[in-house]
Amino acid sequence: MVERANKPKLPTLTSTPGLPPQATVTFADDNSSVTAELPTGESVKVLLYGATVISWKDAAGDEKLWLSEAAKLDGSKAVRGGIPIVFPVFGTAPDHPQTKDLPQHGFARTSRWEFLGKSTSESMAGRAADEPMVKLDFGLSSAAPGLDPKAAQHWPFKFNLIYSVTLSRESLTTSIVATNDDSAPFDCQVLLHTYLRVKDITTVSITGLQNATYIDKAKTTITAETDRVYTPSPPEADVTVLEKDAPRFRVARDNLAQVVVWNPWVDKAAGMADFAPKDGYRQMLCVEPGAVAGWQSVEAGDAFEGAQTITLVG
Ligand SMILES: O=P(O)(O)OC[C@H]1O[C@H](O)[C@H](O)[C@@H](O)[C@@H]1O
Repeated sequence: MVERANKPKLPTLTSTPGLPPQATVTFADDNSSVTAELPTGESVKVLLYGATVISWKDAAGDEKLWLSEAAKLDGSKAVRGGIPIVFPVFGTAPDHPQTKDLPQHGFARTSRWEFLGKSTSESMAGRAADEPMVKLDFGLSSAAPGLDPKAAQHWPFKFNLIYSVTLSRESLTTSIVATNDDSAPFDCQVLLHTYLRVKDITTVSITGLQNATYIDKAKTTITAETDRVYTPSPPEADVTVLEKDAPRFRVARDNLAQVVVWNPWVDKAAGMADFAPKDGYRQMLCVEPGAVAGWQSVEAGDAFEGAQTITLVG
């Protein structure tokens, strides 16, 4: 059951005697972000601007996502790092009448989302209280006050988005449901633009893309600017990111048929004002599950759903 937040600031939750302590959910003083922490120490922080996950830490406090030191977190620009949400267009689509005037990657990442509430292990069916987890739900609709004005201007459909961020001890799941509340169908693309933090990109390889349409090698290594849209086969094949041949992240996808692998490398990083430090490309790799080859046509009253689960391995 989702507990509704009716106050801007939630109190720290206390444990029930005899039960393990619950996750805590706290708001930043300025209500710009919400942080959830498991009793075992893992945490996730989500900026309401873009519903962008900007931090995911394990129990030891080690950060798993890359966030630029120059990222704008004040709502003036899409966040450079974390997990921005790409919707309803990936990149720009000058030849696609419905989305041709939208900014790069759409408007979900540049709108202020509403925090809808949280669920914890105790309230989730089938979850034992000794497997701590917490789910945060966020919403954005065509009627939302926080909607980027460019959305209403250039994409005049009635829609509703629900984005859920679920933290458990070993994994982070982010899932999106895009509902068409209009009387006409709309086309969309969806992508979860995940910036994974790595120690040294020169030791990173990726498996799970061997049979993808783009490339056919045992492993993919990153040695230059990389920006590829893969369509792995079978469609639900997991993608694993390794460091020094040791698996670090396993990325599972649900209904997101593509995986974009992106690293800007030296020159492109140098050209991005919000990318810092300039050699930060060595500590990041974007592995972005998405539905971005062609378009998802969503009928009136219907919805598109997609999700990723990133599991820490090794
Ligand atoms: O600079 P942004 O609009 O955040 O886009 C960052 C990157 O996103 C994706 O990974 C695309 O494949 C890249 O072509 C793009 O450069």
